[in-house]
Amino acid sequence: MACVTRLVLTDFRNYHHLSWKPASPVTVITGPNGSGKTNLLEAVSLLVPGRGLRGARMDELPRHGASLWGVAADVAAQWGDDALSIQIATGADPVRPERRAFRVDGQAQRNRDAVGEYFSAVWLTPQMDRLFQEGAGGRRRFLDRLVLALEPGHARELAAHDRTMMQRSRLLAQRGADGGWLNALERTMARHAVAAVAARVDMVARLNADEQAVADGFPAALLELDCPIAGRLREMPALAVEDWLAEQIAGTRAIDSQRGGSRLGAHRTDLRMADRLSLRPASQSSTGQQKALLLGIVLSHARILAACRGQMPMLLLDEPLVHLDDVRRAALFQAIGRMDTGVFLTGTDNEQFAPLRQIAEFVTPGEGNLAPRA
Ligand SMILES: Nc1ncnc2c1ncn2[C@@H]1O[C@H](COP(=O)(O)OP(=O)(O)OP(=O)(O)O)[C@@H](O)[C@H]1O
Repeated sequence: MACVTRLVLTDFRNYHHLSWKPASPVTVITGPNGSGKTNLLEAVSLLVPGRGLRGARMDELPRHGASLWGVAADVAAQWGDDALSIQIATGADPVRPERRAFRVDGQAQRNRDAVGEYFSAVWLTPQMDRLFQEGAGGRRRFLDRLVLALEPGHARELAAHDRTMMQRSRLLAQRGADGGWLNALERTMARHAVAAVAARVDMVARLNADEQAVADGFPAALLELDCPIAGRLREMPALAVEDWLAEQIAGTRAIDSQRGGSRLGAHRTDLRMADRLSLRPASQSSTGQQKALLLGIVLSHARILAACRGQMPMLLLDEPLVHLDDVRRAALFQAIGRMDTGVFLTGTDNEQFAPLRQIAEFVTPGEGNLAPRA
């Protein structure tokens, strides 16, 4: 279990100062549009390395008019056991406000990835509803976020891949580029691409193997990578795929220098999703079916993290009921009951969450426990 037992916000988004002690690991946050429901989830999502559930820039986070912002939380591995609780704090670095600083129990943390060992969270946002209509980039980033939660080093592979790809493009744009230098860049690019795609392949295999997904009552997803590198990784060892890829990339020099960019690499992956039983592609499913598929993937991901790290992450579900019919809503409430972890859910109508009344605290930003304090 991972849950928040106290949350303190200072000049974060629309919150001037908030100090809140949740009364239950499961919280339903309802209230009017713009009241600050998603901001609360975003605050918790920023306790783990990365840019949080909105992928926000640092300058968007301080309350308008403020320059510094802070989020501090007591997080616990078991509800009601303060001995197992630690404090994670993040916010703008007072010396360099454009940078984000982390503290764990008051100790400044140099290694961000280490913070992820104390607390993890997974989320679903309404923006993800568009995943099936948008281009491959959005689906790739969705999958990369799932991988990152398990393997923080994935970010470094992707960054190194993209950096090398840009260097190659610049070199190709110059006439008479040095062949030896290009060879070296293409080898490096191939190495990072294979590492990144292998991590994606691994995550897809884990998600497809989650048997509990079928029991949840959501349509279990069948995921497939649309990527030639992934195809090769099924046939030969990674080192051989690197050799093959470096050669293939070298073969596209002429077209890449003519058109710019790179025809091959880790940036050419797409993620296909389908219903595991009917094999109906997500792109041909209804909005509600797509939403249920995504919820199923997020819950599977939480179980995978729990199996690998021994601790269930916290679930941040922004507007999870939108598009779901009564049967799927009931399935979600049941799944939440079974997860045994901290959950924040948002919505505009608290009646829709009535089946959670036994286990959840219901709050509204600006009221009761979430009222602003001086
Ligand atoms: N940096 C900021 N400073 C002050 N207010 C901000 C900042 N960033 C966002 N806001 C305000 O926060 C509010 C949005 O909060 P949030 O997205 O959490 O709303 P919500 O309750 O989830 O709404 P909805 O039901 O529409 O999803 C908006 O009124 C927005 O103007």
